Amino acid sequence: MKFTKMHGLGNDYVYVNCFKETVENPSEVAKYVSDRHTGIGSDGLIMICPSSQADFEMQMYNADGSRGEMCGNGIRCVGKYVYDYGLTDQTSISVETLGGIKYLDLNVVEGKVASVKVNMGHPGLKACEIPIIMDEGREQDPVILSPIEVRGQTYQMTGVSMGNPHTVVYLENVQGMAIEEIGPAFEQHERFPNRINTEFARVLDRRTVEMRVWERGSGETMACGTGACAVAVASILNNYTENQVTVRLLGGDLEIEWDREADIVYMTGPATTVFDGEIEI
Ligand SMILES: N[C@H](CCC[C@H](N)C(=O)O)C(=O)O
Repeated sequence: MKFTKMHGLGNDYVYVNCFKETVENPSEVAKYVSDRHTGIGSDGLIMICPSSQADFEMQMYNADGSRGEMCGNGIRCVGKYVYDYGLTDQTSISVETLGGIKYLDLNVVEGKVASVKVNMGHPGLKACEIPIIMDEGREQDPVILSPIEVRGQTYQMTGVSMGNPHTVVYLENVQGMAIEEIGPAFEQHERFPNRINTEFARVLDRRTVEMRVWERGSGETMACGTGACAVAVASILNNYTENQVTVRLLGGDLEIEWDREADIVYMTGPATTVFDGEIEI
């Protein structure tokens, strides 16, 4: 199977051009290629496929083989791949995902895509949209600074769906936290029927938030595009920041804007190609 290794701010995936390649069991392939010792090494597998509803389709699988509805860093790399590898000559493209059709504007520098602006669509704020289990009768309510007990400690969480499920928790000490203990406890918590991506955030000023993320199905990653959108939406909802936010991740910064009038979130950031390869599957 031919593949291309790419990343968005260090959130790395194995990309397969399914106009040319066929992946029989993507969940198993994702687990195999993701292993950083016995495989290629990645946070998961992303397949670039034909679509009847958009220019392309993105199918995304986490390192544990589970399917993600959407991937922000991944979709920017999809935009870069299809332009740089000649599948399109357009710089405005649409990509079908399980989280809906996303619209991308490609920023081309010296003939190659350097960065991408993505219309990430509407954030989902109702408990039932994320989903997060709440008390009877509160399924339609937003989840804003709502208490949850994890490993004997109570946290205030703000839930956001970006097509995939997120919950944002604000902490004083993000860099020093024991994410490998707290992250899985959130991911597997009974109040998240589809599991959850958890962002641990600290507001630096009214335009800047730092975060770390424990991703559903991949663990801590260097960056999470949908997670950065969730952090920006949560920070704006809680009036911690303005509507344009620089989200500072381990791998670098993403620029997020929530157009409240249109209720659309925009994410702008880089996409990087590392190498092309071939692997026996
Ligand atoms: N782990 C996520 C999918 C990848 C999201 C992340 N890598 C991004 O850039 O948005 C999930 O299961 O919902």
